[in-house]
Amino acid sequence: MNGTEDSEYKSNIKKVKMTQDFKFDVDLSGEDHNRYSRHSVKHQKMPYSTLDDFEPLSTIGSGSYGTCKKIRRKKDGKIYAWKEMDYGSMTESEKQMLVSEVNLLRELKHKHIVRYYDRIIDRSNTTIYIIMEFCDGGDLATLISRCRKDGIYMEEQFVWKMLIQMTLALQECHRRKNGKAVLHRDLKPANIFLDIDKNVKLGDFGLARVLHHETSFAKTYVGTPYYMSPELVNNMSYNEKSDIWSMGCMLYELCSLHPPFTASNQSELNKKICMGEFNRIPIRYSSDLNEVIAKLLRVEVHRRPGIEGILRDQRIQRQQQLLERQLSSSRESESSKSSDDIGVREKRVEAKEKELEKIELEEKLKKLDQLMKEYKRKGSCIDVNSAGDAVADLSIDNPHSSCLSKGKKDPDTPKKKVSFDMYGKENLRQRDQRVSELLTKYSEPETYDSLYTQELVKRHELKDRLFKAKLKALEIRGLDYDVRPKSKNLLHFR
Ligand SMILES: Nc1ncnc2c1ncn2[C@@H]1O[C@H](COP(=O)(O)OP(=O)(O)OP(=O)(O)O)[C@@H](O)[C@H]1O
Repeated sequence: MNGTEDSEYKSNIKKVKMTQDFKFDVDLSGEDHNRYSRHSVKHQKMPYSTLDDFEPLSTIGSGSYGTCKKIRRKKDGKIYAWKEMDYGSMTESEKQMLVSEVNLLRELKHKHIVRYYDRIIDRSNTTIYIIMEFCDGGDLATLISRCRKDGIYMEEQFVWKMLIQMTLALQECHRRKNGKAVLHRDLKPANIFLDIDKNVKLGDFGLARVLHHETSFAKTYVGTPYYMSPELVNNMSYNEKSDIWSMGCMLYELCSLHPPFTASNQSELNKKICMGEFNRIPIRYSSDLNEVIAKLLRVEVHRRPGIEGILRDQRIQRQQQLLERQLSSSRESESSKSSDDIGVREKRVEAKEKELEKIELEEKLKKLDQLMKEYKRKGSCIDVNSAGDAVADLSIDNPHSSCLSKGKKDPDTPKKKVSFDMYGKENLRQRDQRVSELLTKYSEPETYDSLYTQELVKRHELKDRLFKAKLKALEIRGLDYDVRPKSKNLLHFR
């Protein structure tokens, strides 16, 4: 960062502080006066987290200015990562820049940007902990070195996906709502993280530019600036298009497994960057992809597209549609998988119910068998009360079924003799007797009107016929009746 840019950057930070209308959330030099974030004040007063709220699980790795750890939030077991940074050796202005940067990072909320959640300051050991989303898919630097080692190239579709998702992440930063662009300034494969589904999570936003700026950390920075744009080499100010150049370098490296410009020393590298000459990406990749990457690596800033220019490119739009289709079909297959699971469970329950139904029916059949045997042994008349539930259950429409069960409970109810022979003299005699009794009883106009009486008689006759039909069915086979409607009835009863 040169002198002009430095003062421009500091004045930008000042503006951000003023426009966002809040004091420093964090006072690294003294007491932490404001314990509530700007959001917290507006919505609900939520105190910041404390070290006690988290449990460190493992160290992920160490960078130029701190250590990154995988942590678990105690209250709900959620997994996060935090970056521990010692601010003890920073100057006051560096600390203020760091604080502004952290506050700014909290505003960046996008599905392709590593989410920053909170910060904890431990004054006893001058350490700031920046709590962020944990990315379990690793980073692109690791992926590239693994492919190089194994001698395998990445799928073209994966490279397009990286291109589109990185562009969307940068769009969020370059087109901030308050009109102020946030530049990454340190785009490199190690800062592009992946989630479990291999989606981009742009990370290390902004912190790098604070900490690489002439601080004690800068002295320990040993990375080679393969991704530095020609304008930076020429000491011109960093702008949105410089992020685009770095993205072009990374995409080139994803295809070729090495950066577009390599050299054994800085001045040679600078020359190559400014010449802007590089070999085509391996021939296995399409000319569409080759052309798009070449466009991002145009030396002249005005010829290099910005984010909107990239998103307008027909080739990219085609790939974006393809990616969206793929994502939605994988979402659909996920949801159909889960509905399949429901279907399987439903079938299992159904099978279980059928099994129970079968057991119950077998029990009823056994009872009926016994009944038949008893009937054969005793002759044509049996004691209905001894038939029990088997007959009662099978005679849903049986006008006597309720009497049967009542009869069982009520010892005063006289036992009735019923013949299984539908046309048996006993049954016919009883039926005729009941009908004539009813006709006599209800034909009196003063008791009920005649329509009602007729209806009642009809109903009684109908029920009587139904009962006899059922008895006949039982008699013919004893076992030979349709189990299906019965099983339905039994199911309802459960
Ligand atoms: N949010 C995160 N989720 C998972 N791993 C992370 C996360 N942030 C950083 N890491 C990993 O932690 C390690 C240390 O990261 P850190 O950013 O501190 O340093 P670096 O990027 O390796 O180096 P430098 O500081 O020079 O940029 C790296 O392996 C990195 O991939």
